[in-house]
Amino acid sequence: MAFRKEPVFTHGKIAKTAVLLVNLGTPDAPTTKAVRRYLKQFLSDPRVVEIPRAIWWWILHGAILPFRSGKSAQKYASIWSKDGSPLKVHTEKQASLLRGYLGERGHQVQVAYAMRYGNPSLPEVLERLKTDGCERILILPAYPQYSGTTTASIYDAVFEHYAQVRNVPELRFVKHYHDHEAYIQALKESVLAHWEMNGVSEKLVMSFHGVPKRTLKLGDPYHCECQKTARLLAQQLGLSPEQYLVTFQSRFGKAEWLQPYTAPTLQKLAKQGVQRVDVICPGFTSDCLETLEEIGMEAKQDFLTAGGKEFHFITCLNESPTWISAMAALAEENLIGWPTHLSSSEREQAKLQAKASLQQAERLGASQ
Ligand SMILES: C=CC1=C(C)c2cc3[nH]c(cc4nc(cc5[nH]c(cc1n2)c(C)c5CCC(=O)O)C(CCC(=O)O)=C4C)c(C)c3C=C
Ligand SMILES: [Fe+2]
Ligand SMILES: [Fe+2]
Repeated sequence: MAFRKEPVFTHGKIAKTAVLLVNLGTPDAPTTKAVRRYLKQFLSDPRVVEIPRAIWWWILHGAILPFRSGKSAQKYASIWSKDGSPLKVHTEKQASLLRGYLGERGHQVQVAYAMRYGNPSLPEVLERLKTDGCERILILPAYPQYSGTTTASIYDAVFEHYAQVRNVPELRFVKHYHDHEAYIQALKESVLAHWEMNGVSEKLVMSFHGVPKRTLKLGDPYHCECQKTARLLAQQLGLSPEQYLVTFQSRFGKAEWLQPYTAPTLQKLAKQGVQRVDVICPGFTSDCLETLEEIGMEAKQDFLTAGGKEFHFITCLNESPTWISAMAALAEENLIGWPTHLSSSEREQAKLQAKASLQQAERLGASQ
C-alpha cells in the first residue's frame, strides 16, 4: 500500500479545526461532455445504483450515458447562471456565510466546501485542509435526511481518501438534522415569507427526492426522516393533514421508488379541482436542477396543463439568514469539546475576518 506524500511531523504546530460542508455535486458545465463525466462518476457509485457491477457497467455505458447526458445537459443549460451551476453557487455562498457566522460566535475554524461528485472534489479539499494544518474535521453533509444513497456515500469517499493517508485527522460526521429545531424553523420562515408575499394556497406540497422503494424495506431510514420533517414543518405552520402532502420526485429507472410521485400527484390535484398549490422541497438545502427545472418548470407545466390555475415554487433555503444560523448551530453542537474558542483579542480579529467574509459573500450575491 502506497500512502500519499505528506509533510514531516513537526512539534508545536497549532492544530486547526475545519468544518467541511459537503454537497452532492454538479457538472462543471452544461455541456454533454461535462454532464457525461459527472453522471459517469455519480452513477458508478454502488451506493447510488445497487445493480451488480458487471451488469450495470453495460447498462450505464451502453444505454444511460449516451442518451441521458445530452438530455440532461439541455436541462442544466436552462437553469445555469452566469456564475455557474446553482447548486455550486449556493453551496459556495453558504460556506462563506457560515465562516462569518461561526467567527462571530467566537469560533476559530476554517470553513470549506466540497462535492461528492465533480468539483471541488472531496479528495482535493481534504488534501488542502491537511496542508493548511487542520487536525480536526467536522463533515457537514448538505442533506438534512440521512440516506445510504447520499450521506453514507460521503462517508465512503472520506474513508476512501484517508485509507491512503498516514496521519489521519480527528473526524466527526453530522448524520442528519431532519428534525433539528433550527432547520425546521428555517423552513417555516421560508414558507411564511412566501405566504406573506403571495397569500396562502389550498395545498402545500412537500416534495422530497425519491429513492428506490426497496431501500426502505432494507433499512434505510430516509422515508421516515422525510415524513418526520414534513410533520414537524406542518405542525409549526399549524397545518391540518388535509392542507399538506408529502411526495417524492426524480424517479430514475423502471423500479418502483418511494410513493406518491410528485408530478402525477400534482396532476391529480389539478383534476380534483385544486386551483393553487405551493411546492416546497425541504430535502434540498440549495436550489439545483431538481428544484429549479424539475419542479419550477416541468411540474409547474404538468399542474397547469391538467387544469391548475396557480403554481408557486418556494425556493430552497439557500442563503437565508435563518438557515445559515441553523448551520452554525449544527456545527457548534458538533464541535463541542474541540478547542475552537478564541481569546478576546483573537475574537476581535475573527470579527474583522467575519465581516470581510460576509462582505465577500454579499459581493458574490450581488454578482448573481
Ligand atoms: C440513480 C439514482 C439516484 C438516486 C438514488 C438519487 C438519490 C438522491 N439524489 C439527491 C439529490 C440530488 N440529485 C440530483 C440529481 C440527480 N440525481 C440522479 C439520480 C439519483 N439520485 C441523477 C441521475 C441526477 C442528475 C440529473 C439527471 O440527469 O437527472 C441533484 C441535482 C444536482 C445538480 O447538479 O443540480 C440533487 C441535489 C438526494 C437528496 C437523493 C436521495 C435522498
Ligand atoms: Fe438525485
Ligand atoms: Fe416510513
